[in-house]
Order: sequence, then structure tokens, then C-alpha cells
Amino acid sequence: MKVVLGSDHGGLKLKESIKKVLEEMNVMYEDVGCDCPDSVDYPDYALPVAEKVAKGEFDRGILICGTGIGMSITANKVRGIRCALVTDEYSARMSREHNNANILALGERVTGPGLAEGIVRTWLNTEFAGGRHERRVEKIGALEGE
Ligand SMILES: O=C(CO)[C@H](O)[C@H](O)[C@H](O)COP(=O)(O)O
Repeated sequence: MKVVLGSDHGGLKLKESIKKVLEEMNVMYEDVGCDCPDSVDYPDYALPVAEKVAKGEFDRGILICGTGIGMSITANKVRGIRCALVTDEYSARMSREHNNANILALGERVTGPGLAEGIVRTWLNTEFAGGRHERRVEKIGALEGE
């Protein structure tokens, strides 16, 4: 699996700790930035991550800002993206099993690194359940003209 990561300044520290988790999991990743704590704008990082996932260059994406809200709003503007803002492991599992989420958004100012690790591990290890959920996800795609 290949994962693309992005954060603004508000998610930089959590992104670095998630990169360690990905390395432990032997998951390949690319980080589109940001790279330093200077104040930046989250759409500038959400968009490239969402586009790379939508184009199929990466299997999944992970976006982190202060709350995860700005990242998730932006990523969900891109056709084919189902970005889930998650703050607990149950929702992480459901966002994959039921919604086939292809981007995970996290908030560094909301979710500590230990919980975030559990969320990321669960999210990456959970497959889409299909069945009745396939029909529902297809209806989301239909809204985008897919
Ligand atoms: O988009 C956000 C909130 O919806 C993120 O949390 C940003 O990281 C946050 O808005 C950045 O805030 P700052 O005061 O400029 O650090």
C-alpha cells in the first residue's frame, strides 16, 4: 500500500509521529509537506494529497491540521475523494468498512499521538465491506457525476 501525507503547521508534529507508525507498519509513504512550523494554509496541502489519491497515484491519503476540519472540507471537494475526519478507532473502522474512505483527516489539537496511532493502524488495516455499502457509496459517486 502507498500512502500520501500532508499537513499544515497545526498538524506537523502529529504527521511526524504518524510517519514513524507507517515505517513500523512497512507502509510506503510520500509527504507533500508542510516541512516547517511556519504558518501555512491547509488547502495548499489538502489539494495535492486529494488529487494524488483521486488519480490513483496513491492508495490512501492522510491529512492533518489543527482540527482536521479544514483538511477534510478541502479534500472532499475533489471528485472521487471520500475523506473522513476521525477522532476514535470505531469511526476509523466504520469509515473504511461502510464508507470506503480513501483519505483520513486528523486533528493534532484534538487527538493525541497514542490515539492517533490506533486510528491510523485501524484505518489502514480495515477493508471496505461492500454489499449494501457499495450501493450507498455509488450514490455518493453519482452526486459527482461518476
Ligand atoms: O483548518 C483548520 C481548522 O478548521 C485547522 O485546524 C488549521 O490548522 C487551523 O485553522 C490553523 O490555525 P492557526 O491559528 O492559523 O494556527
